[in-house]
Amino acid sequence: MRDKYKEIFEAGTDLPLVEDFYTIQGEGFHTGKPAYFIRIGGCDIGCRWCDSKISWNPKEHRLISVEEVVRKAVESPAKSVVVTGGEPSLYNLEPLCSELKKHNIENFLETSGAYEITGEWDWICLSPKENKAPVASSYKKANELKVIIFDIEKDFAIAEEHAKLVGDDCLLFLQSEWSQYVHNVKPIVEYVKNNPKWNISLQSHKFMRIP
Ligand SMILES: C[S@@+](CC[C@H](N)C(=O)[O-])C[C@H]1O[C@@H](n2cnc3c(N)ncnc32)[C@H](O)[C@@H]1O
Ligand SMILES: Nc1nc2[nH]cc(C(=O)O)c2c(=O)[nH]1
Ligand code: SF4
Ligand SMILES: [Mg+2]
Repeated sequence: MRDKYKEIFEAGTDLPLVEDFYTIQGEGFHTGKPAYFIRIGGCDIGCRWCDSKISWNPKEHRLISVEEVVRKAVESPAKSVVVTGGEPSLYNLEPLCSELKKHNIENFLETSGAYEITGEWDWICLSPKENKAPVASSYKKANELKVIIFDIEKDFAIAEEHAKLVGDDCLLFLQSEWSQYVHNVKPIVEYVKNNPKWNISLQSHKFMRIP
């Protein structure tokens, strides 16, 4: 993937836009906070339960300049932007971060951290993936670690391994994979009660039936 879209990834001045929308952050530490979402196309990680598979192929989405997409966010009442994907760490995110900062917009990132994270971020949510682990620098930059629990038999142990690699101030969240929610919710509640350094993250936007 890096080779085919190399120039676009490296420049970061035009991005394939899957969708952008003003909504409520549904997950993690900032749950409940209004934010403008920018979903960038392109991901080569291939999680089987990914809820954003439409974003995988960057070529299926029109390129938009960072100025134009930030203008759309600025025209909304949003004070914060969440950049997601797809896998945003494929891109040079410096131009997008600078443009957001020019307009005094708080910028939050959702990433697997599989590639080096570029740009200056107010908040980085790292959600590690089995198919491609985060690079070491992503663990260090994370403000929040959000591990997806699909298989309760093995994913708690995997979560603990990731938790050893983040900084001391990084907040820790467990989030059930959406299709396994009914099966997983009680074990996750018990796990967090027994291991109180962890918090629960729900995909609350899906319960609210909002984007
Ligand atoms: C679609 S991903 C895009 C950002 C980045 N590629 C990543 O995975 O972090 C956004 C967030 O949704 C989570 N996610 C994706 N599919 C999910 C599912 N079926 N159930 C629960 N969380 C999911 C990811 O782990 C990530 O935290
Ligand atoms: N409301 C809402 N909150 C979210 N938090 C992370 C999301 C994502 O897809 O990255 C997401 C999303 O898609 N919608
Ligand atoms: S890394 Fe994120 S966008 Fe890519 S497949 Fe996994 S959940 Fe989906
Ligand atoms: Mg989502």
